[in-house]
Amino acid sequence: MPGLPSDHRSTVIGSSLLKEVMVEDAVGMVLAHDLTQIVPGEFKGRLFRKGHVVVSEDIPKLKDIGKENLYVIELAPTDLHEDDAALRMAAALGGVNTTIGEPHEGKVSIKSDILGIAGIAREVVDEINRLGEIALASVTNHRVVFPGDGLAATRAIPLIVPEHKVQAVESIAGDYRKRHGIAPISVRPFRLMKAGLLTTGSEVFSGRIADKFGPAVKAKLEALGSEVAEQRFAPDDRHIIVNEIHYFLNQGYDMILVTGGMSVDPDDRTPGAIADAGTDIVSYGTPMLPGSMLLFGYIRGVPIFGLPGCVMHDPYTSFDVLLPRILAGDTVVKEDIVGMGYGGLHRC
Ligand SMILES: Nc1nc2c(c(=O)[nH]1)N[C@H]1C(S)=C(S)[C@@H](COP(=O)(O)OP(=O)(O)OC[C@H]3O[C@@H](n4cnc5c(N)ncnc54)[C@H](O)[C@@H]3O)O[C@H]1N2
Ligand code: MOO
Repeated sequence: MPGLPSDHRSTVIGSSLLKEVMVEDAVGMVLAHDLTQIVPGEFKGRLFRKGHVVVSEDIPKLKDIGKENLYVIELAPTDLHEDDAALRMAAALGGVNTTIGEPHEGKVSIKSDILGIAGIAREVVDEINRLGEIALASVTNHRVVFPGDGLAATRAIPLIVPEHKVQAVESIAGDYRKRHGIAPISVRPFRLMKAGLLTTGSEVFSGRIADKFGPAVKAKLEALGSEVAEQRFAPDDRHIIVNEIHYFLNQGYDMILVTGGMSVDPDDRTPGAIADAGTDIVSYGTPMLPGSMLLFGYIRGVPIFGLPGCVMHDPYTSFDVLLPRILAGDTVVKEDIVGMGYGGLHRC
């Protein structure tokens, strides 16, 4: 490369050339990649940006982060710089309701624009990570995300990546889009649903103890943009619970939630009452802790939950996994429930 001192060392990567230049000789040269500083507990980030022209005042700063030599790149037309590779991969993967960030140290983030449910095609993520030299890290499918939350990040591992790796990513992502009509990484918004909430328990109905379930369930719905339209109370009486469920159905609510009485005591009437009301039960019992005693089904097409005691006090239960699916408009089937067991031990 013109202007380089003659004693530099060079490495061939693919068809490109990576040349090492001593920091002292680098004044006036253009940095080939971002340079990271890490001060534990204080700072981790970019000290110098790719493209920065080195000036003499930079030399002590570069030495402080352990740089004796810098890279200068002669990029072959068949290769890509790490930032460009990461950017192209992110552009291929991100879809509706997502935003792609700026390249940063060879990494590009795909973030959510909205509150919604993440759609992450696991098979695409795995296939891409099998290619080598590039990496894609994502959150899990069906994660609830808020505006600005990260969904995935692409990264080139070496500084120079053969373009065919990125083309392979583009083709995997393109095939997925063709087959599914949606990008491999996307976010679906939640619908506003109005729920009827029936709180069972003779101790609450009689006023012996204050209701704690109502506020907890309302907060969980409201956090995702929905609401409890009406809350009613029932003692541990199967017949009364059935009537109350039918009342909610007649009100036309989008979802019915019945709390308490979900376990094995003689006074636990809720699962039987939900069945008696005419529910097609998808599952009573959910392989996740907390929330194992949850019941889920559909009654005349309306999703209905039987919520066990833990939903009242635990922030992340089987209800918190299934509720976002319902709010996103998914029909929950038995296999969805079966799949919750693997990785479903949280705390209990
Ligand atoms: N032998 C077994 N015991 C338990 C099992 C089991 O499988 N075998 N399951 C456990 C799990 S998991 C859960 S969760 C709990 C209870 O679930 P329930 O839905 O039956 O809850 P309740 O018995 O109705 O109430 C438990 C507890 O919470 C109080 N509560 C209920 N509703 C309200 C409310 N609206 N406001 C305030 N407090 C409320 C209630 O008074 C009880 O103290 O069962 C485990 N046991
Ligand atoms: O159903 Mo309990 O609901 O696992 O803590």
